[in-house]
Amino acid sequence: MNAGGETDAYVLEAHGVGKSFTTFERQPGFLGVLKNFVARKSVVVDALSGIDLTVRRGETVGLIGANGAGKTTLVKILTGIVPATTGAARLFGRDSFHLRNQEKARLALVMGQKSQLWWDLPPIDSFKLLKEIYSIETVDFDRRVAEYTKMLDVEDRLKIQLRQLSLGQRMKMEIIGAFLHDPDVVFLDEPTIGLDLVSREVIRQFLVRLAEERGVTFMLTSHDLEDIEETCKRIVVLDGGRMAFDGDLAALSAQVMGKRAIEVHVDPHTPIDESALSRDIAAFGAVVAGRSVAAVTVVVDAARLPELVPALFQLLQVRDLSVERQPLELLVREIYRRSDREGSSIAGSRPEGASV
Ligand SMILES: Nc1ncnc2c1ncn2[C@@H]1O[C@H](COP(=O)(O)OP(=O)(O)OP(=O)(O)O)[C@@H](O)[C@H]1O
Repeated sequence: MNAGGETDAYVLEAHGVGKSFTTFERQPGFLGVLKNFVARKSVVVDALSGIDLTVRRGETVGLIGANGAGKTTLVKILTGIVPATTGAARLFGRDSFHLRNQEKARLALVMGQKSQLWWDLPPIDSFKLLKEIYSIETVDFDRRVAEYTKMLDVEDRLKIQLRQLSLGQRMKMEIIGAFLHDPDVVFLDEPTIGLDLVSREVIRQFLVRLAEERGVTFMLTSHDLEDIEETCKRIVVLDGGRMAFDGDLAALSAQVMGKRAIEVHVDPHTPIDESALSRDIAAFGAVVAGRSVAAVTVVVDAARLPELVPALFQLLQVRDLSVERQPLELLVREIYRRSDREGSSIAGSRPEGASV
């Protein structure tokens, strides 16, 4: 254990973390403005409750959840931007809300929607400012700028004003800026939002390499499950401010491997009786995992496909049918469904396996 209280075991900890925000309802119109003065109505939002999470050095954690699930709030609490209402959050063994400069220097935060670099400066000038702020040795600075800009394919953009760069180039510069001081823990909140496929891929490869070569611990939030699948070993799912799942991604993916998603396109004018269909396909161990007006997605063990597919032709007015590996997204949807039904978290067994 060092001076900050960090144990070798965990770099990040949340113990029973909860966060409530109090907001005030605003009445519309002129009368409403007057009413707001006289009697403001307060509303309490429980953004997070009872979050327990411990992350070891070198772990790569994907944090997912629907809009408003509490992901950004959790990241803000862990990094000490806002205090928790209940429970304790710790970074490097120290209370996150009372970090000292020495802990802050080991941390980096990349917010996809916010720029940490200076908008009017070319990235190289922002990087030089960061060099001074973090006292980065010149030799390390020069090597990292050269290496990281090459890895992210933005070597020729260093001297162009940040505001003149494309969204993808800007994000890559933000990421380089975050990694320049060689942080131990990096939080990335939606780093690939709005980026094209090639840029996403380049950023994912960069993160994987940094985690492998430098042992960086990172926590990544993204609505793009491929980001998480390609870069993280562990997955944490938040649902309505509660922990819905925490487990090993490989074990979760292994479950996906043995499953198939059958997308059945039907005549849109012949409505599907979903409860009857669910009942009929249950005999094959299959479930309805999604539907639209003219299609229904059914998930089943790969081994039962030969029995189920002919049965589907009997049960539905099939126009077309395709079979694919079950996307992770469907499994995550199932986690949400179970979390809603059971009203409590579904623990994955880490690191050996995960259960949903
Ligand atoms: N400063 C704030 N004041 C009041 N309510 C807030 C504040 N910040 C967040 N909330 C509320 O807390 C809940 C969780 O918000 P949060 O931003 O953490 O969700 P999220 O999972 O990051 O969502 P998204 O994917 O949309 O970014 C939401 O209901 C949100 O409205």
